[in-house]
Amino acid sequence: MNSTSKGTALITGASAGIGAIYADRLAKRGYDLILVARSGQRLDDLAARLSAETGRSVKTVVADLANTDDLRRVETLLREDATITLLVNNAGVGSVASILAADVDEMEQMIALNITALTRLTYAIVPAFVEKKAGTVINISSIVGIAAELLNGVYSASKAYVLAFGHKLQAELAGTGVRVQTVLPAATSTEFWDIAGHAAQKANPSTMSADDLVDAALVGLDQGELVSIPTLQDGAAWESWEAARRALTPNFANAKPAPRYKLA
Ligand SMILES: NC(=O)C1=CN([C@@H]2O[C@H](COP(=O)(O)OP(=O)(O)OC[C@H]3O[C@@H](n4cnc5c(N)ncnc54)[C@H](OP(=O)(O)O)[C@@H]3O)[C@@H](O)[C@H]2O)C=CC1
Ligand SMILES: N[C@@H](C=O)C(=O)O
Repeated sequence: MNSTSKGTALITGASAGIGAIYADRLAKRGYDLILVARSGQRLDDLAARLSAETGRSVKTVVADLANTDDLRRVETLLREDATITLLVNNAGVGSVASILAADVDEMEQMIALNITALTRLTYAIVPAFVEKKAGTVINISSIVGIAAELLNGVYSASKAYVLAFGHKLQAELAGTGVRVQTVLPAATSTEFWDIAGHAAQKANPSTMSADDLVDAALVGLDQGELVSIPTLQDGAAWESWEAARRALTPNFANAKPAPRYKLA
């Protein structure tokens, strides 16, 4: 337990699963909390438990982040509350439906939550962090941002967005004192799977607990990792994938098509 306040952490999707574990761990690390989700009762129950256990201030905000008005309300809160030092962009939904079997309106809602809300909330807080030369954003992506064929394609693409957004933010914020960590969970035992349409995954032997996922990701944050993949046993495999990706960058721009297109 930490009795010195580290400022306030705003956590989206804090009423259940990974977000609720972040709330628990961050309160125990000394953060006051603002918990955001749609289920007010679940947020209130968690807030009551955490403030009793840790003595930290825990506020709740009921908001549907796929709804424009609710999202703007949380953006305003991020702009106006100068105590906020950490944003956890965790709220997200997934699906196992194939692209063509999925309802396009549901896919649009998924994009609104997984991409638009995460982007707008990041824009709402980062300028203040840059001004203060301090602050942390934790963005929850997924291993399907890389392993795109595993689940629903729109979901995978939304998580690839989070990874790419993080890469560029990390590059632009280097040296400012502001940190951005991108976390890529693999299958984690939460209600995500009930909503995604494959509840059995929660009990699969290869599925990680949300406790282990968050504890490892926070150690990754402490260790200065930009991208944390708690389930990946061989950390060097990620490093070499990243090195190969970055090595390609200077090779893309060229006025002439490559010889394999046989245009010359
Ligand atoms: N579980 C897994 O296997 C994996 C999960 N992830 C990612 O982890 C993150 C957390 O998921 P996880 O904890 O597993 O899932 P859960 O379903 O357990 O939790 C999702 C949280 O997001 C909230 N939420 C959902 N929709 C909205 C909305 N429209 N507005 C505001 N809050 C919303 C839910 O609360 P409420 O319903 O009260 O709004 C809940 O608190 C997601 O981004 C997910 O994509 C990544 C890889 C694997
Ligand atoms: N990352 C999980 C979902 O997003 C999975 O690997 O199944």
